Amino acid sequence: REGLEVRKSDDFSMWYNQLVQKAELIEFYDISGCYILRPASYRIWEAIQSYFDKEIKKLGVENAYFPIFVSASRLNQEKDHVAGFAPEVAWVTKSGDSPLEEPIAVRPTSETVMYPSFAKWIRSHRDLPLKINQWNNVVRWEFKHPTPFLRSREFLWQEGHTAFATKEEADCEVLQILELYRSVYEDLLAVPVIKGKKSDKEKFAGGLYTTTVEAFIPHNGRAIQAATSHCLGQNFANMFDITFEDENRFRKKVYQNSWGLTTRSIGVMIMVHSDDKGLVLPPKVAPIQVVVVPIRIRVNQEEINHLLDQECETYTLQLERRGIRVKLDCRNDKTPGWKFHHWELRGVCLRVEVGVKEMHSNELVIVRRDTGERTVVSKNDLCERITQLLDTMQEEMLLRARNIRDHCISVAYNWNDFMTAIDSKQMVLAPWCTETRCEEEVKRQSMEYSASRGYDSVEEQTNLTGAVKTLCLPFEEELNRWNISPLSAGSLCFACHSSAKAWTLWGRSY
Ligand SMILES: O=C1CCCN[C@@H]1CCCn1cnc2ccccc2c1=O
Repeated sequence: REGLEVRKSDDFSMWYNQLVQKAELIEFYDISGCYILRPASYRIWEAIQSYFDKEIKKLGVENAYFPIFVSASRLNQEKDHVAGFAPEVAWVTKSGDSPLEEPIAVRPTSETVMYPSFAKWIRSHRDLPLKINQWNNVVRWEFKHPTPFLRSREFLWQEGHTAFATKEEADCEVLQILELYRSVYEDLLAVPVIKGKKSDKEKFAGGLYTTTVEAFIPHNGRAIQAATSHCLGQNFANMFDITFEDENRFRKKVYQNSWGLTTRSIGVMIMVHSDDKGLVLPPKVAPIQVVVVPIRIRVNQEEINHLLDQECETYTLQLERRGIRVKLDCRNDKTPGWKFHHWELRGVCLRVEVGVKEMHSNELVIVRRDTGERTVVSKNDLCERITQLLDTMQEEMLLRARNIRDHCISVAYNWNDFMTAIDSKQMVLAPWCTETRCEEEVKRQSMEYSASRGYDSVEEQTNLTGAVKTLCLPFEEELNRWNISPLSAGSLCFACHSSAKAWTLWGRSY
């Protein structure tokens, strides 16, 4: 059967895995953690790429391509923080039957690939700022449960790597890129995200600070890191000796940033919007935005049905000329009902039903995929109404998702309220001391609490843990949007009761 055989609310993980396959986004592969991206998902990735690429080029970023292989000596040059990641590095140890002199790593990220060249290319302040991005794949041999788009051993992303003469310039770009990530999620994928700063425990160990956009999956109450923009400070300049001569001929170390967005964004969009009939795609990234379906007369009325097909071709051409991604489905071996399910499963945003009564009344029916709402329009207004409906759908998908997300945020001042909210699939905003040892204690206690409540029996098929971690310290602008007033003096940490330093968002996560 083409349609989904499991409901989103019954078994979220099985629903998701079945959906990505039946909607022809993903094909499974015989190597665990690896997936085939079929044309429909690759077209979504291309929409994300062209949007983001156009924006970073406005910021003066240039694309380049660096090798996928990294020598062991290079990779270990930043051994302090790679240590934590070492188990994830995949190594090439032989070619054919002969072993390699030195094992060669497959890039898990490209700092160590790129920065020796940065050191060579940057001599004078005139060589700054240097802004390079690459669209590529990386390999991380993760052991956590793989999930299409969200967690795979190879994934596609962009990785931006920039170098500046001053910290101020770096700090500014970190936020410019973070704003672009917010825009990719909210304006393109209609997924609401929260901007914030990562805690010391959660930030990129090799950097100075990490800013992040955090998304949320209401159906299982889990947050997910949607994209990150790191300020590296001068850490990598120290490791790779990346220096420049400033205007006064003094030798200075550069300030660097690095930032990444991956194909995980596609998985987040699917989980947030799709339903029991299949994919629900925001019009901006939908491979097919409109499908035109003739509703023929059953009995043998070749004449009328032929005219109907011609009408449908006319409408399809009109829409194509307006730049709408439209498909005409006039197969005569499938019923209209079969076609409705077929295109709903694949997330087509609007369906135009062209019935025989249209021939006389000049009316068409347009059906929205997200709400199922039917609109009757006169055929002369078709293009106008289609364009309006696509814009409305894009906007309302974001508003609905943001409204649901905002209802999944609770405020808590003590452990019991905190864990009660977490257990009801909420994210929790709490006053926190920002100490790493406190975060580790919360992680441990929440793990114990979950195990004692038989939590893992629920999540065994995805072995996502019951542990709670910090998601981010939300930026002021986010706290204001939620009408959260600044911490009053004397506020206590919800967990250890030492003095609270910042409002912090916590949650179970991917
Ligand atoms: O996030 C980004 C954005 C894009 C550029 N890289 C940064 C930081 C990557 C952090 N990271 C993540 N996994 C790793 C896995 C193995 C070795 C090293 C690493 C590693 O450095």
